[in-house]
Amino acid sequence: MAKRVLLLTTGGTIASRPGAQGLAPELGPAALLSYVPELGERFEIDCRAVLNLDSSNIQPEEWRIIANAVYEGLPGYDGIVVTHGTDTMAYTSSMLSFMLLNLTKPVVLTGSQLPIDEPLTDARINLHTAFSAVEAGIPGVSVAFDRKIIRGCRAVKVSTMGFDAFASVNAPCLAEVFADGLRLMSPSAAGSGETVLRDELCTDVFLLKLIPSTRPELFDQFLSMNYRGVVIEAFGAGGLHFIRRDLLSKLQQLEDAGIAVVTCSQCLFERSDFSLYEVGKLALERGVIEARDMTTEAAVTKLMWALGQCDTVEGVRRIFATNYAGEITL
Ligand SMILES: NC(=O)C[C@H](N)C(=O)O
Repeated sequence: MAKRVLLLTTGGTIASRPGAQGLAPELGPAALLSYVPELGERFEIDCRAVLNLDSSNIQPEEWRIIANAVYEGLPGYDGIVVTHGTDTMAYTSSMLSFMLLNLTKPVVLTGSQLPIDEPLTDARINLHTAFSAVEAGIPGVSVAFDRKIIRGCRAVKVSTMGFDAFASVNAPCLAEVFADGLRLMSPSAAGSGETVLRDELCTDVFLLKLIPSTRPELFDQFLSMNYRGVVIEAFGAGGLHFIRRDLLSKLQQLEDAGIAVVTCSQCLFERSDFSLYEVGKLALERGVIEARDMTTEAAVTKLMWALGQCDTVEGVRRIFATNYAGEITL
């Protein structure tokens, strides 16, 4: 029996056409499907336009709208495909991984680097790959792109122009398309029990990428702007400078003010470990929470989500010590 799929569209290049100010999203779901009529022969498809935005405009308010649309659609379908711009897709796929807990069905995000009506577009193959992920029943949130299925909370956009635009960071791909079809590469974490929607979040989160000279006074801004959480992309396996410009004593101030500080690495691949070097261990002594091998996108969205679930730094620490969707190796 053909699987039932709900296609939700949110905009992005896949749905864009050239306008007076450059490419802008225009096409709705029926128009998108008209470019891939074969899908209608393999699947029973319903569709709905949820948003029509370039993904640079997709923010926490839109994540909640998308999460609710997916949650409402889940009972009636075998899986859900969400088309989305590529630029912030990894943030959305990470956040959906936290907002939709215990997913037992596939929720697959896809998009394209070229609009669907361009002759050389990657949109059609990406849509086919996303629908194949539903057919294979790969549970949880994933990103389908360039013939690969990547766990949603492990996806990072790594190319602005290349069709191979997403990397699966610190985790193997869930599946890949070969000449003999879709090959499952790693076991997917199927949820058990009831799928739960937890869409409360806190947007008062800042991401700071350190450079060799970042001024400590910058941290005062987090306090005066009432930020509740900060993710610091530190150096290498885990380090912050403390000579001349002492970031460490500022960490103590944030800790004392009840701001949750999460530290990760600027390196894209492999885990951080702040216990390795003095420049990291001293930060751990000031109470920072380690993101370990999480992507920056997953760390930022998990911090927003955690601060929506609890009020204390200790609560955030407990949430970061829990693996919800395969986002962290503990
Ligand atoms: N390829 C794309 O989808 C890029 C577009 N600017 C977006 O993220 O909406």
